[in-house]
Amino acid sequence: MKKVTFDYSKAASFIQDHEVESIKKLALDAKEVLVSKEGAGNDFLGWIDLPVDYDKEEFDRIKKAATKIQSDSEVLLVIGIGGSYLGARAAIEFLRHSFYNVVSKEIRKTPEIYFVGNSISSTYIKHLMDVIGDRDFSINMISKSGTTTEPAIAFRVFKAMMEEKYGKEEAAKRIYATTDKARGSLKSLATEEGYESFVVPDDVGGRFSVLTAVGLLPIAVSGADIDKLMEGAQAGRKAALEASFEENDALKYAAIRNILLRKGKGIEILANYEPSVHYVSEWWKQLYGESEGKDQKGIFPASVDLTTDLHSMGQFIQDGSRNMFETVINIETSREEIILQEEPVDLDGLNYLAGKSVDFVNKSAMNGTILAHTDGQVPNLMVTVPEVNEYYLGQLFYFFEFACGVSGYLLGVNPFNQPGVESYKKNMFALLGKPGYEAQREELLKRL
Ligand SMILES: O=P(O)(O)OC[C@H]1O[C@H](O)[C@H](O)[C@@H](O)[C@@H]1O
Repeated sequence: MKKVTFDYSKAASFIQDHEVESIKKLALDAKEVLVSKEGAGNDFLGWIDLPVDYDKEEFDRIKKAATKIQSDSEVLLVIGIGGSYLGARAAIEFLRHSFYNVVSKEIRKTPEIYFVGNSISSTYIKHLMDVIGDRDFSINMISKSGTTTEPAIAFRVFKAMMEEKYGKEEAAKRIYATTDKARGSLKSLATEEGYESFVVPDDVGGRFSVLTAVGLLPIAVSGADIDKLMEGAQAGRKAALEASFEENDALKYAAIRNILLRKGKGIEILANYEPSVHYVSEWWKQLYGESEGKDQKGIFPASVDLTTDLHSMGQFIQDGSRNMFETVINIETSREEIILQEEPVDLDGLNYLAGKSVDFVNKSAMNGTILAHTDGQVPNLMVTVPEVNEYYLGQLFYFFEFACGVSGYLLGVNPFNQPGVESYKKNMFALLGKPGYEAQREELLKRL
């Protein structure tokens, strides 16, 4: 069986062996702190063993709920933000059809899935209502804290729409709540209204929760195989926990990115060459951004979709400020293949590619870009995913999570908190006139 791998050979000219040797000890120490659960944020390490130690009874309930939603709904609304949104979207877009929601039902076979509650746009909400129309739908409301404003607003609106359509009792059978097992207003509401509930474990933070019900229910509804996803994560866990440094791709990724940071490369661009990877990058940005960006430190996680952005951001990456490195997600085997045909008259000048696959062209663009960016002093790292399937995605999720924990400790931060995200919330509540924020409100209004 192949595996997700990490390779930094193309960045060799930027990284010397003795640098790897000296950070190796630090990386192994950081790993030890992580797995022995002795570091900062150690009450949020449930994700480490999640692939082997998850609630099997709940896992079965997730599958049953997914089957019910598939049978009684044309549309599933997934309401959530941040860690309660990005993992499910990343998985569904990675694994399923590129035009999942619009391809014919015969091909898709499962409900359309829309994500909402990840912004505060009334236009988006209203337009989504138009999309649902009078069709049957279900809601998966996801919030670990149960108090986040964006999803709570969307839920209020779509719950009302659902209750009007089905009546309160039937609506309650179409609403699935994924939240803390005991705390928060979503939990109280779920108990009060009798919604089927799924748990975000206490010791798993939002951005590490894709392999809990947070990700698993929407992913299962989309028709993807969540058993295979967990199997892949198990393999990723085994590799991360057991392999020596030299064989340990997650450890090496954590180590190399910290070498580059210490050389002034403060921005990491995650680059993909497949549109289906776009939301994996979005998920990765939250994972690394919230884990590492604190105490005035960290690597700023950015992403590009290529070759698309070579025609917009390509100039900057090639030639702008030299403060970045790039990590390419290479999908080794394309899911589909198109062979270019010869044309009798070579008007577009592409006959030299006749008989070649579109993926061959894509990979040539990728390899050419890696060399060009390297020549432009942007170190290029690569994470290779052998194929697009649940198994390798499970590995990829675990690879990035584990590397993130190690990398955060290498950096000297608590990778498992996110104190900075409260600042905007406090200001927003004050400006909204939420009770308890009166003093701040006066101060802020003066400044606007
Ligand atoms: O799941 P929730 O409690 O609604 O949180 C959703 C998201 O919003 C918060 O503000 C945090 O920054 C994220 O880490 C979290 O994933």
